[in-house]
Amino acid sequence: MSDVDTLEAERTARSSDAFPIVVEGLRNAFGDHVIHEDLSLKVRKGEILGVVGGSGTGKSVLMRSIIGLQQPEAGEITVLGHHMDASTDDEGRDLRSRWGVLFQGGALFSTLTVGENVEVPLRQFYPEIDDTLRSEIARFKVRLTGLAEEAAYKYPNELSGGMRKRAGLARALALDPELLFLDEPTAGLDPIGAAAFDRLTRELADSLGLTVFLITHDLDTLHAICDRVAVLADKQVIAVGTIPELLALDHPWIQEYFNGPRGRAALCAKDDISMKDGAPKDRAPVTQGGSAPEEPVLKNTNGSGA
Ligand SMILES: Nc1ncnc2c1ncn2[C@@H]1O[C@H](COP(=O)(O)OP(=O)(O)OP(=O)(O)O)[C@@H](O)[C@H]1O
Repeated sequence: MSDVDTLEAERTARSSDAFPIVVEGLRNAFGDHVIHEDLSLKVRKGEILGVVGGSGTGKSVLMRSIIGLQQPEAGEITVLGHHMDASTDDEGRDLRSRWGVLFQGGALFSTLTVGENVEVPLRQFYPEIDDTLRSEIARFKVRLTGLAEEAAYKYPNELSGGMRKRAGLARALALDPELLFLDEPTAGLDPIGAAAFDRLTRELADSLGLTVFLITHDLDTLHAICDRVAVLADKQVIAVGTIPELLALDHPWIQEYFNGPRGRAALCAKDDISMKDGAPKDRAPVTQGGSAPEEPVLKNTNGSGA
């Protein structure tokens, strides 16, 4: 390795300590339909980053690009210090074992029990683990998500929607990941179930030290558990910041989203809960790992919204 390569590797390693996910200049298109153009985003270590945007703005395509399920036309994606397009098969496999994904709908195998579903990634990445230990780990992960251990022996269609989400989360946590990707985890849940799932996500993120990329339309989720929110519109991430920072921006989609009737209701609900607990609570800023450079809140003000 040349001196220049070594310096570059050290720079990437330092940056990945602060930002486990870095997307730069991303372009995605399906035929003539351009989804992302010159999109950039940095996810800070240890944060829960909410990702919002109108329907079809490309939130799921962005997530799929980051985890290597979508080949971008241009741009660079670095995950945990590895350039996604330059990773060898072994590096790719190692990376896949360091993140967990909860897809929309849970994506559980209907012919396997919950426990067997959780065992799937364990079998794939650690075939040497014996059957007894593997099943014990799976049952532990099931309990970790707040399900009773008996749920491990049930099939997905025997569970409620909320329980299925937890089962999907248990599978996403099977390999003790550093990164967790959640695609609309509270969609389809009643408000109480959604709030409980939010609390679970926050507790797990804090106790396991996870960095969470969370796609959602749920304003309550954003207020309750997200450290920062990234807004997709006009084929880019137009802004990233805390909700108060975003509220201060004069962008029509952001104002409509956070200051519209539903946005205001979510804010009131959050304030109600905070006051009941004794004092208004805004989440403390996440530690940036030392030398992380400042990022602008608003990246592009020229759009008229999604
Ligand atoms: N495999 C594909 N082939 C063609 N077009 C696709 C494909 N996947 C996604 N798209 C298109 O890309 C656009 C972005 O899709 P994506 O699912 O990322 O949107 P989203 O922001 O997650 O939307 P929603 O909030 O409704 O889930 C949509 O117009 C969708 O139709």
